[in-house]
Amino acid sequence: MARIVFDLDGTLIDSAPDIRAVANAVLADENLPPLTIAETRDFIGDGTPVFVQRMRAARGLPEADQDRLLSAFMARYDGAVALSRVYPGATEALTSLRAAGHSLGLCTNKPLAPTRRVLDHFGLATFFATVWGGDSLTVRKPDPAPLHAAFAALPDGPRLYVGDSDVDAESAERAQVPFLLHTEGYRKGDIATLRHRAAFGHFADLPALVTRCVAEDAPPGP
Ligand SMILES: O=C(O)COP(=O)(O)O
Ligand SMILES: [Mg+2]
Repeated sequence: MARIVFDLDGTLIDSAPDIRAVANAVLADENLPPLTIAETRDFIGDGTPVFVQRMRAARGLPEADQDRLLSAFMARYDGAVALSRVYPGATEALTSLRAAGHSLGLCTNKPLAPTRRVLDHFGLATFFATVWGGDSLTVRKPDPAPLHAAFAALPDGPRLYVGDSDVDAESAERAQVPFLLHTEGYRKGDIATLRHRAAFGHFADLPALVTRCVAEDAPPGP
């Protein structure tokens, strides 16, 4: 049975509308214009400090404001679930992967507190034997360390990483893990520019994809 680690934002949940609402509350306090949803999707992926950095730069605020803006963002981030949704079929796919005996983990650049909040809110927490957030270690994806930590916490078996972004593709490459790309998330480049083993647009296709990848990597039988 395989160890399958998932990314969160843009992979299991479409959270950009909530992240945008948090950003816009912070910007409104600065009397600055809101982010569009396109800007928001573009800024997600490298973790909250980098999101706030990009938001700040896009609205012309100085570097000196970074810590203050990051605190204001974090203060609002925890309960931001009302506008998010689980991607269609994702809960069913997780259920079926678990039923098939695979062990599941989560590795996101979202900070751990809002991650746990959103997993609880959508009833996803119990699927994952291990959860790593953007502030669990001193480094974040695309550093391979969080992915290594997530896989190390799961019982032995072939590894697969499921994510949506350029950052995920790079993390997988650096950790030398086959990468399955969810195409409906927040990646910046074309699908072809992201190194991936396989891609899927709907979660109904994921269980069969996992079976295929595990079989491809299995050593030849006697
Ligand atoms: O918080 C982010 O910037 C991205 O989160 P993710 O790693 O779950 O996509
Ligand atoms: Mg993501």
